[in-house]
Amino acid sequence: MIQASGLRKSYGGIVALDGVDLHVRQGEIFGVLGQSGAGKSTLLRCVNLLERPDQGVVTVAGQELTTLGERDLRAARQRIGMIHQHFALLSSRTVAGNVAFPLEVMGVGRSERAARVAELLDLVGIADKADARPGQLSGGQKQRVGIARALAGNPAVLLADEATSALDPGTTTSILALLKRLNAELGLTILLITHEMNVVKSVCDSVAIMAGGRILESGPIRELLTTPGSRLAAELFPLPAPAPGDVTITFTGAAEEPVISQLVRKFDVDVNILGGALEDVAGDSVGRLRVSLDGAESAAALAYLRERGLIVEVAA
Ligand SMILES: Nc1ncnc2c1ncn2[C@@H]1O[C@H](COP(=O)(O)OP(=O)(O)OP(=O)(O)O)[C@@H](O)[C@H]1O
Repeated sequence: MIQASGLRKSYGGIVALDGVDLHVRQGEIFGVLGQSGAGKSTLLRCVNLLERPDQGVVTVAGQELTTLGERDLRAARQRIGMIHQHFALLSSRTVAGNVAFPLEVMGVGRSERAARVAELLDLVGIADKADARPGQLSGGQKQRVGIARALAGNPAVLLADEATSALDPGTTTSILALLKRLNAELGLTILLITHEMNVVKSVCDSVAIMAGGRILESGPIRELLTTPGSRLAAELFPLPAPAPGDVTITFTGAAEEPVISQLVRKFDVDVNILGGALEDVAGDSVGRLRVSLDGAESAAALAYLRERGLIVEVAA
């Protein structure tokens, strides 16, 4: 649904994007995770060409945007919704007026506009605030208005620029739940940028980890978590640096088998648990355990764990 390749963008001497490839599949929620200055906002702005990349190609919903002139680009952008960290609402307009704005620009007639606005406000759960002004709303309500406005043109794609960074944890949870619902109900593809692992953990299907204008690792979260050496796994489960020979075991899904006690019973090994954590990631339970094994049958014990589908990494 979104395909970007070879994106480069510099501001004077500052390289914001240093050869970025991105592939967001239809119907997924894709998170770009990175610290401040990583290049996330620049990447997002290059996806809808608010910013023109110095080099590279961007294709959204089958249309190559990088070849379009300004007029065609404006039309193409109507199919790409965007929401912002600080909401970017028009303070002089009511909630309904804010959501109506893009429809006015598109030339939608008055009665059709009113019906569509009502439908959108209902969809995001603020139908009762239609006549309020942005200044009378909480942060979460403002973001709901931003989402309704972004959906006005029936976009195939929603870009979310740190959409929950200005919100408290409870409100963040409810806005993320709304995005997840819109993704499921409308089949909306969502590309979000965030510096919060929590956002990625709770709603994303896929992720790209970004630093210094480059993507360090990307792919479906489930795949990354079960890939040895994954940065995502290391960031999600910050365990101390392993000593040589320490074993890190990653498992997804509920731990149905008591593998560690089986291990000790079946093999001549001692298991010392050094650390571990269990997290809910993208609706799945994922765990990481750091152990040291000691005993004559350590190698056979590790093979046994691998046979049971666990990801086993032994520190060099
Ligand atoms: N319009 C601009 N003019 C000059 N430099 C810019 C501009 N936009 C971004 N940069 C620089 O490009 C680099 C990447 O910035 P970008 O905003 O994309 O990062 P980010 O990961 O989104 O960080 P943040 O979360 O702080 O916005 C930074 O060094 C930034 O200072």
